[in-house]
Amino acid sequence: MTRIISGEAAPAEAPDKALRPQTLAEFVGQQAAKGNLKVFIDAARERGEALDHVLLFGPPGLGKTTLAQIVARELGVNFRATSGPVLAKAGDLAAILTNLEPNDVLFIDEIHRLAANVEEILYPAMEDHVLDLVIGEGPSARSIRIDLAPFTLVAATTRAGLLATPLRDRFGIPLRLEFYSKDELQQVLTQAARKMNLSLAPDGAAEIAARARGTPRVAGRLLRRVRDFASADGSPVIDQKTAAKALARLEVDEAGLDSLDRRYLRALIDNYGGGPAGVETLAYAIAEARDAVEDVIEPFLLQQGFIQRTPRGRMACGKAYGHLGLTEPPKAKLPPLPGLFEEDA
Ligand SMILES: Nc1ncnc2c1ncn2[C@@H]1O[C@H](COP(=O)(O)OP(=O)(O)OP(=O)(O)O)[C@@H](O)[C@H]1O
Ligand SMILES: [Mg+2]
Repeated sequence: MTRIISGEAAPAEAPDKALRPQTLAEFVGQQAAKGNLKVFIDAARERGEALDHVLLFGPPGLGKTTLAQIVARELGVNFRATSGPVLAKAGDLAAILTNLEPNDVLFIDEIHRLAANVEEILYPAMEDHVLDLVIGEGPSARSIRIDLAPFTLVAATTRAGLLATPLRDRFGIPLRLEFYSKDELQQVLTQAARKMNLSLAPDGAAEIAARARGTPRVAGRLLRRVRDFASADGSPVIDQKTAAKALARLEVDEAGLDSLDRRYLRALIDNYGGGPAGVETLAYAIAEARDAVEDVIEPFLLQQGFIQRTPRGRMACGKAYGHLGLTEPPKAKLPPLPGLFEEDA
């Protein structure tokens, strides 16, 4: 899916790296998560122990990878990163685990995509710092136990709900990342512009922030595209007008919705009378993968009150009709009960 508004990382977003905040203080927003982390990090460092395992969950692009790196830096330990889909065999994870130094941070992205046999060796590693490996095959097979250095697993997922309960329960510090407010995104943009040596006026930052889908990665991406338009137009400063013009050409509307979001809402309203419609059906209607619909499109539409999730499926809210310039059909109402609320005359 190539969409400018997607929270998912595009393959070669090298500029992202340079923009990453390096410390907790520099990390904008997420007050609740940050506050708790700071207490636990300070305590672990004080005691010279490994930090308890951390689970970061929330929609893509909210800063899970960034926060994981910051945790390692604030602890003053090494940062090793891998991801669920990359760890195909138990041996792959074993190799990484045996190479960790005491109190290191191991980051596993997309932990919900870990293979079952890899997950199995992770349990005793997380709990008792041991590795149980089976060597050889058939009658000569034997199992050996290897002691590991204490370490902190920082895992990220867009779907905490997909984790097996025994895995989820092994994280002492579960942290949910929330969408960012407009003010917070404006701060993210101002920081990024400074690092990119860009002249971004406050009203320009506000305009981009309002359309960034509550997501820092989207904000950064929009900023880079707006910069391209501004330099093509020869505008030295990115102000509200320059930003709005560029964003209109990128088909990002005032609510931060792009054409894919609008197609989703259109499908829900035009094809299914505003719902309830199942996610599978909707994904099919807009020719997107169900995962992308659930991870990327829906969380923001839900959070903004464009749609609603019900036991029978997704439903469009009044705000969705309004946004698309449509009139919401009258809801089927129960006839009023006679006499109940009438005043005694
Ligand atoms: N709180 C923040 N303050 C400033 N910049 C941020 C913040 N969070 C994220 N960013 C920026 O947004 C971009 C995306 O962040 P990151 O890669 O950490 O997201 P993510 O949540 O790991 O996404 P994914 O779930 O797709 O892995 C980075 O360029 C980072 O610099
Ligand atoms: Mg990431």
